[in-house]
Amino acid sequence: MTLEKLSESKCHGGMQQVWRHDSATTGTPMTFAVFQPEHRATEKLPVLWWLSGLTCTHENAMIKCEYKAACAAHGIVFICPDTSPRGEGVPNHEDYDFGQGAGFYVDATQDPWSRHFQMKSYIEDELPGVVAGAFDVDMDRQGISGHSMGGHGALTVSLRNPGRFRSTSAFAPIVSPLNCPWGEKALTGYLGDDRQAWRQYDSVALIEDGARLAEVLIDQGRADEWLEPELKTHLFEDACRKAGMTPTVRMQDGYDHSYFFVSTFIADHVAWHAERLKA
Ligand SMILES: N[C@@H](CCC(=O)N[C@@H](CS)C(=O)NCC(=O)O)C(=O)O
Repeated sequence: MTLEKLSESKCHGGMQQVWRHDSATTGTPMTFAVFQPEHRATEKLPVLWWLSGLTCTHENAMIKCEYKAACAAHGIVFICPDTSPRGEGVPNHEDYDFGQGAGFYVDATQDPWSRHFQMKSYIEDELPGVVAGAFDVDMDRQGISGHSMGGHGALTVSLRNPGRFRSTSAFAPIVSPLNCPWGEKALTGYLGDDRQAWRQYDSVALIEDGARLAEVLIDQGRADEWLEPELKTHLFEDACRKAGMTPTVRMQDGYDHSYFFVSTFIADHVAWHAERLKA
């Protein structure tokens, strides 16, 4: 497997890089961004995965999320994968919420998506191996977070992989694709009509089916236009209450869905992850 460095810039004493590799899982080149704080040659650093939302590439969070100063201060590697396969021969859809840029972190089973749209396996299996082999990371100290569709990704990846992540947080997550138009559209397209098959991709259903997280931190803007129609944070809180989980859900007055909201609270999240990753 060859990793090709596409760019590199010094930032807050560390290095912000962009890399591309040929993914065996998606059958396409995949691009991801990595911020590595300044560190000793022998040092292995904790890693925080960031899963982005609809329409994003590896680049949106890298530019807009403002994680670098906090990650430099806490000595945490921050990784932003792409949200779907892309390129020649990869199917797409004209809508922003389906197809390229909208992989929903699932392994598609339906034509024409199943050939390349294997984002669950890419994020859970292939990319961690690539990262562990190429960077100074301690894979025993991983955290995960994300925004919107990526918040859904962070919650579901963590719920499906007990013990892998020491810390899990999300910004404005889609908590239940089974119960919102974005989720219904994408999961019907990628997985078909059998809603049982969707449950492993729904944080509420995963909790109903027995998955647990010891702790979760969620920030959600009260002025987020998608809160009522799509995100439905209360469904996650209800499922947690029934399961005896006590997530920290912070409803933030006046904040919308954008990276202006995410960038406001990202340093809090990085510090919260750091406490758990460095304990
Ligand atoms: N109106 C938005 C809907 C999609 C959206 O809000 N995407 C969020 C995540 S769900 C995002 O991060 N967009 C990219 C950005 O703000 O850089 C668009 O068409 O771009």
